[in-house]
Amino acid sequence: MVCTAGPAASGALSVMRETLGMTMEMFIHDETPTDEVDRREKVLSGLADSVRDLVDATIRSTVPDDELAAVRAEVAALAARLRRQQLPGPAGVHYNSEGRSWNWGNAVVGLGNAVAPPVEIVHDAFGSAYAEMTLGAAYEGPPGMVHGGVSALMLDQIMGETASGFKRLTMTGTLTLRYRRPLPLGPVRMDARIAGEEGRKITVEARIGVPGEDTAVEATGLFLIPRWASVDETEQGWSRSAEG
Ligand SMILES: CCCCCCCCCCCCCCCC(=O)SCCNC(=O)CCNC(=O)[C@H](O)C(C)(C)COP(=O)(O)OP(=O)(O)OC[C@H]1O[C@@H](n2cnc3c(N)ncnc32)[C@H](O)[C@@H]1OP(=O)(O)O
Repeated sequence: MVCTAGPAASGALSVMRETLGMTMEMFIHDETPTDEVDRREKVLSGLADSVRDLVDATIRSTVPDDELAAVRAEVAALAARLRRQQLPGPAGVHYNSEGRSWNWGNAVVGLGNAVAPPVEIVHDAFGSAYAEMTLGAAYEGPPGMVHGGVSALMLDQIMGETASGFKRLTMTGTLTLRYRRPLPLGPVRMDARIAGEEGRKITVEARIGVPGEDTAVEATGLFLIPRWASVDETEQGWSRSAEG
C-alpha cells in the first residue's frame, strides 16, 4: 500500500491534523489503487468474519476445560502469525484520489474489525439512513438483551454518518437516549434522519428496535462541525465507506 499523510490531504483533513496533532492523524491519503483495496478488503473481511464466529463460539462453548486450553494455544499461535507484520497503531481512515476510502478498524462498520457486527448503513440523498443487522451473544447486556451501551454505539455511528453525509466532518456533541423497552438480541433495525440544521449544528433523530416492532431506543443527537473543520462542502465528497 502506498500511503502519504501530508500535503495531498484535502483541507478539512489537513486542518484536523494540524489542530489535533498525532492523536487524530488517522486520515491517511493512500494511493493504493481501488482494485487492490477491494481485493484486500475481501480477504480481510473474510478473516474478520471467522474471528467474529470465534468470539461467538468462545462465549457459548461448553467443551471441557482442557479443550478450551488447547484452543487457546492454537489461537495464540494464529495471533503471533498475524503480528509478524502489522501497523504501529490503529487502522485509521484511508482514502485515495479515486474517491475510494476505507476504515477497516471502525468499531461499528469496520470490515476488518471482529468487534464490529459489522453494520452496513444505507444512506439516501435526503439525509436519511437505515441499517439492519443481527446482534448476537457478543453484544449482551441484560440476559438475552442488547447492552444499552451497544445500542448507543450503533446509534451514534448511523447518526454521525447521517449528519456528515460524507461531505463534511462532524463530531458528536451531545447524544440523548431514551430506552423505552429492552431490545432482545437478534435481528435489529436502525433508522436515522436529519431533523434540523443551524450553522455548524446538525440535529439528528434516530431509533433502534426489532424490525417491524415498536422502537426500543430513541435518540436525538447534536452533531457539530468543529470550528477548525468548516470547509466548502463541495470540496471533497467521500464514498460512503469513509466513516471516522
Ligand atoms: C471533509 C470530509 C470529511 C468526511 C468525514 C467522514 C465522517 C463520516 C462519518 C463519521 C461517523 C462517526 C460516528 C462516530 C462519531 C463520534 O464518535 S465523534 C467522537 C465523540 N465526540 C467527540 O469526541 C467530540 C469532542 N468535542 C469536541 O471535539 C468539541 O467540543 C466539538 C464538539 C468539536 C465542539 O468544539 P467547537 O467547534 O470548538 O465548538 P464551539 O465553537 O465552542 O461551539 C459551537 C456551538 O456549539 C455548542 N456546543 C459545543 N459543544 C457542544 C456539545 N458537546 N454539545 C452541545 N452543544 C455544544 C456551543 O455552545 C456553541 O453554541 P452557540 O454559542 O454557537 O450557540
